[in-house]
Amino acid sequence: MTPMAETVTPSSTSGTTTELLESLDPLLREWLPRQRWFAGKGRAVTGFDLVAATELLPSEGRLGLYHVLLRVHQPPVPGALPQPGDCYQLLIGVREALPPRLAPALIGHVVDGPLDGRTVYDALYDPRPAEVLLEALRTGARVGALSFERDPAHEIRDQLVARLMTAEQSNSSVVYGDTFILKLLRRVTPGVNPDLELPLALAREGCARVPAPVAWLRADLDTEPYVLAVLQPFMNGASDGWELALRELAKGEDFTREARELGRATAEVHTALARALPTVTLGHAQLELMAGGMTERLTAAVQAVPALRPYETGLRSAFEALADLAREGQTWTAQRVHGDLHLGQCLRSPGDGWSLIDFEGEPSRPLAERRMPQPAVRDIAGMLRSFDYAAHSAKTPAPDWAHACRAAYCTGYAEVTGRDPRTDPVMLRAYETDKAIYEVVYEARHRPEWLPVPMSAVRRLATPDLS
Ligand SMILES: Nc1ncnc2c1ncn2[C@@H]1O[C@H](COP(=O)(O)OP(=O)(O)O)[C@@H](O)[C@H]1O
Ligand SMILES: O=P(O)(O)O[C@H]1O[C@H](CO)[C@@H](O[C@H]2O[C@H](CO)[C@@H](O)[C@H](O)[C@H]2O)[C@H](O)[C@H]1O
Repeated sequence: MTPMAETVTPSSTSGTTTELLESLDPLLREWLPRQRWFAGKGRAVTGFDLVAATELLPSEGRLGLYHVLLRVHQPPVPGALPQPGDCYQLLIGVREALPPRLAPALIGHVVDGPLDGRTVYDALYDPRPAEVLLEALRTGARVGALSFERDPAHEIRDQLVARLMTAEQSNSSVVYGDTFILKLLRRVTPGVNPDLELPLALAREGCARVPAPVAWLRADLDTEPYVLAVLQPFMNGASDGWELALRELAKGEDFTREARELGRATAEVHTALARALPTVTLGHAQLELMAGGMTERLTAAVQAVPALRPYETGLRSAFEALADLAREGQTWTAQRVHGDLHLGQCLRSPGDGWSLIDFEGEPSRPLAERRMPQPAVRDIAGMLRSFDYAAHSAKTPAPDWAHACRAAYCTGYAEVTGRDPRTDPVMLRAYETDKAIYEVVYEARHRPEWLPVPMSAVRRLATPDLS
């Protein structure tokens, strides 16, 4: 690959980029809602605002490349207050025609403006533009509002070949030569992003359970910067916990040894986070607020997915029990947590055991909420739900397998922290219930064929005697 500096003269938003976006408007209205990472599914796209466009390779060449931040206008979610619209990050390539290997990346053919007759596509599918990003990170480039920054302690080799990951994701990731992985966040918000903040804090603490950020991309647009992408070492040969669990389940194999190790790894990360970042004590007022938030999410979820209605009262009792304990004066320690921990966020390397990735939190929650200290039990509840998810998505549901893994996970956690999460049943049930409700909404929106999996948990959690 030729380094960017030798081949392009990057510029920020220009007349060409503004006109490009005008001619792209009808194409993006059709293409964007079809993307896995598009969060506004189910609501029409009524228009766009260009937040920023940066030319990375000039469109006069054989290959044009634009970095684009786009605010999408959509009607508000029913019952919710009107919001400004989500901002998405796109890397748009421009070519005369697409070679067949890039067919899945097609956005469309431009029919007017300066690029009339040219083809535009999602450039992350294309090694060359993806390599332009790595080169910019390697050299610490600044282009328009974009700052490519790196931790000088890590070396980034050049000439690494890029390939887009094909996994189902909320964002998009590119692997470079099996050495690094770049996660390009798709829906972006201004402010400190926990997906960079927490791994950096853990790296400073010397916690080896999380790959340390090597470089990142920022945009300085509003008063607060946007974190747009994070580069980390690629754990070559690692398997994700979800795949491993399903494989063992299919063979009827025990997974408790792995689950216990995973409990230990989670505990190590929690301990390091509690050392690295402030902890607080949650008293009566905060706990009532927390239980109230869970109840509100339940109400919104029932509106979005009416199949939840018969279970609403039973589910709500989990949150009422939490509020009752708060009123009795019980307090909890809160700390920074992962926020969306499940088997798919755990990678196991043959030599190094388990690592945790993806500290973004639940993508649909506001950033400020995701960054708040919370009881560590929240992550544990996420993992317990995940063992249940695996067991209930298998051809033949395997509740005993889930039960054994859940117990082993808690045992492993207790071995490191000295505190068994099962001694906290009210908080655990409240968080498991909250998570299962989140999953119902998530699946209804993104993968409707998966809906029966969290719904089976909803039935059990609404009737605790069944669990
Ligand atoms: N450091 C890494 N090494 C190897 N694979 C990784 C690494 N980070 C992420 N992955 C792979 O990429 C996938 C998506 O990463 P993730 O951070 O969960 O993105 P998203 O937020 O889009 O879901 C993971 O499921 C995992 O398979
Ligand atoms: O990995 P993401 O940050 O994108 O998380 C979202 O998608 C997950 C699915 O890909 C979803 O997780 C749910 O399904 C998993 C199996 O695919 C299972 O392991 C999890 O336990 C279950 O919650 C996650 O909730 C969502 O935020």
